[in-house]
This record gives sequence, structure tokens and C-alpha cells, in this order.
Amino acid sequence: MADSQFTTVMIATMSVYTELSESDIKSILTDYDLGTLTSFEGIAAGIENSNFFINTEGSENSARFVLTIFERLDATELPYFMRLMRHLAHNGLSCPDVMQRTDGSLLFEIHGKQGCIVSCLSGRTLDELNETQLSASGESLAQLHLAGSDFDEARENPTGPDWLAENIAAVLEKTTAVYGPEAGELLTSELAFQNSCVWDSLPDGVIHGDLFVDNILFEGEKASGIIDFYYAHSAAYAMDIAITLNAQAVLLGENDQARIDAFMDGYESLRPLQEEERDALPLLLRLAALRFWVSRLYDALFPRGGAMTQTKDPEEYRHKLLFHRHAR
Ligand SMILES: Nc1ncnc2c1ncn2[C@@H]1O[C@H](COP(=O)(O)OP(=O)(O)OP(=O)(O)O)[C@@H](O)[C@H]1O
Ligand SMILES: N[C@@H](CCO)C(=O)O
Repeated sequence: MADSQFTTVMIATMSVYTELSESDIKSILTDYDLGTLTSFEGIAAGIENSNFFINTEGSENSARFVLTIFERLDATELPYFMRLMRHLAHNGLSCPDVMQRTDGSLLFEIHGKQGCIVSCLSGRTLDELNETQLSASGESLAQLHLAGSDFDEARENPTGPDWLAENIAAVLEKTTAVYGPEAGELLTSELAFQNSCVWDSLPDGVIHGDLFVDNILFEGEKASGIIDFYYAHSAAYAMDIAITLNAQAVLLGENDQARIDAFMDGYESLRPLQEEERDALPLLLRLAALRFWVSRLYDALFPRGGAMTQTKDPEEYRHKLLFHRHAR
């Protein structure tokens, strides 16, 4: 391989926060049985972590991998995510499988940060899914729920009722100032409504929690894998369906019902909904819309320092919430 392929990856790739040199990656690989490095490149997409594609040769395990350096995640939570991805990958889901180091551990450390090496999935993310792709996505989400059903670790919902109440209190005044009094009133009234609802009896287990279009890969019409499990937690499966429908199917356009039906057909081909899940879905769609509206409001109104942060439009989720409130 030409030396130029081993030039240190510079910040030019937008979402690489940690620069890794050839010798950094080679030293990481000495603790794995994945062969020797042949090339690597920084991955521009993504904003939470630094990601690199790496290629290796010389071992029966050699392949193309994704190397991730964790920039912001709570280090105490990383083992849960590593074991979850391994469990799902070994139980029928197409998702990144975490490579084990020769001592059996799943995380390495470099420059004071932790990281992992995972299998590289084929396919690419799409900006918008058609109905065939939505159906494939629904099937993939059901596969995730089924594959995770015997995962024996739990993680509390980081954006549950307490988080929602605290964050609405934190954004309320600024929301009213920036987006108008009707936005503040909507936050308050929807929170009161959601607090009056009880979901305890819904089937639950591991959920992805963030299955937006940038977290599912496609090869044409076929879903080739799910990535980015760092919002995964234990919750009602129907909540994951609601989050995903809002993120992938609801475009606030004329075809939304057909798009929702396409996703649900795919999902239910593998995991038919129970009656109580079907009944809860309209309310969970509102809760999911509120949850992402609030997190986006928080990010927009209290931006984190650093040039790499990317604020997503809160208004999209206010409109999705209104859409579900007005749906019959
Ligand atoms: N295992 C994988 N196989 C193939 N491509 C991957 C894999 N993991 C990540 N990628 C690619 O890297 C890009 C960035 O990854 P990811 O979305 O996980 O970024 P992040 O910064 O870790 O998280 P976030 O999306 O929350 O900002 C993805 O859009 C995808 O193109
Ligand atoms: N996918 C989320 C950000 C990460 O949770 C959003 O679009 O608001």
C-alpha cells in the first residue's frame, strides 16, 4: 500500500473529532486477531463519535471494519452497548458485530478515550424511504425486537417521564419567547395529557430508540442492516415503532397513511401487534413526537460548544405532534 494512504486523518472529514495515525490503528490492532492494517479513512457522517473504515489482511478474520472512538457517551454504559450489539448480531439481526480482542474484551483505549471495532455492513443510508423500503425497515425493526427478546441486561429509558418533565421545564420559557406562546402551551398541554396515560402493560424489551433514516442501511429496496445502538434501552416495543414511524414514515404529506401501513405490514409479518399495542399506538406517536421535539428544542435553545454539533429542526416535530393530535 502506498504511504499516502496512511496519512493521519485530519479534521477535514467533518465528524472525526479524534485524529488517529497509522501507528495508532496498528497498535490498536495488535490486541485483535484481525490481521494487519492495509488502509483506513475517516467517515464524515455522524456527529456523536469519531468513525473510521479500516481494512485488514493476513488473517482468516481480515475484512473491512468500522473503528469507533467514543467522544461523548458515558463510559460506564459502553459495555451494555457492546454486549447488546454482539447479542443482536449473533441472534439473527443484521447489525454491527463487535470484534473481541484476544483477551476477550470488547473495548480498547487510545488517547484516553475508549473505542471498538465492529463488522462493516453493506449498503448505504437513504434520505427518504419509499413504501417497499419502509416495509423492509418494519421487518428489520421486528427482527431487532425478536433478536433482543432474550438479552438479559436492562438499561433504563434515558428520556423517560422524569427527563421529559425536566426538559420541558428547562425549555418552556425560551420556547415561548422564540417559537411563540402556542408552542409553549402545546408543550404544557401535551405533557399533562401524556402524564394521564399509563403504558405499563405493553410488551417490552430492548428497543433501538433512534431508528431514523440515518441509522438503517439499504441495498436498493432491501434493508441491509441497522446501526447506531447508543440510544438503545428497555421499553415498550410499541414505543420503538412509534419513534420509527415518526422518523421514517410520517412526512406530513398525502401518502403518510400508506407509508405507515407499509411499515406496519413489514413489522407485523414477523411480529404481529397485540391488541393493547394497537390501541396505544396513536398516543405513543404523540409521546414520541413530543420526546424528539423536546430534545431538539433543548439542543437548539441551549447549543453545546464546538463546531461539530448539528442542530436538527425542532419545528418538524412540533408539526408531527400536531398532526397526531388532530388525527382521528
Ligand atoms: N457498522 C457499519 N457498517 C457500515 N457503515 C457504518 C457502520 N457504522 C457506521 N457506518 C457509517 O458511518 C456513518 C456514521 O455512523 P453513525 O451514524 O453511527 O455516527 P455516530 O457519530 O456514531 O452517531 P450519530 O449518527 O448519532 O451522530 C453512518 O452513516 C454509516 O454510513
Ligand atoms: N435522531 C435524533 C437525534 C439523536 O437522538 C433526531 O433526529 O432528533
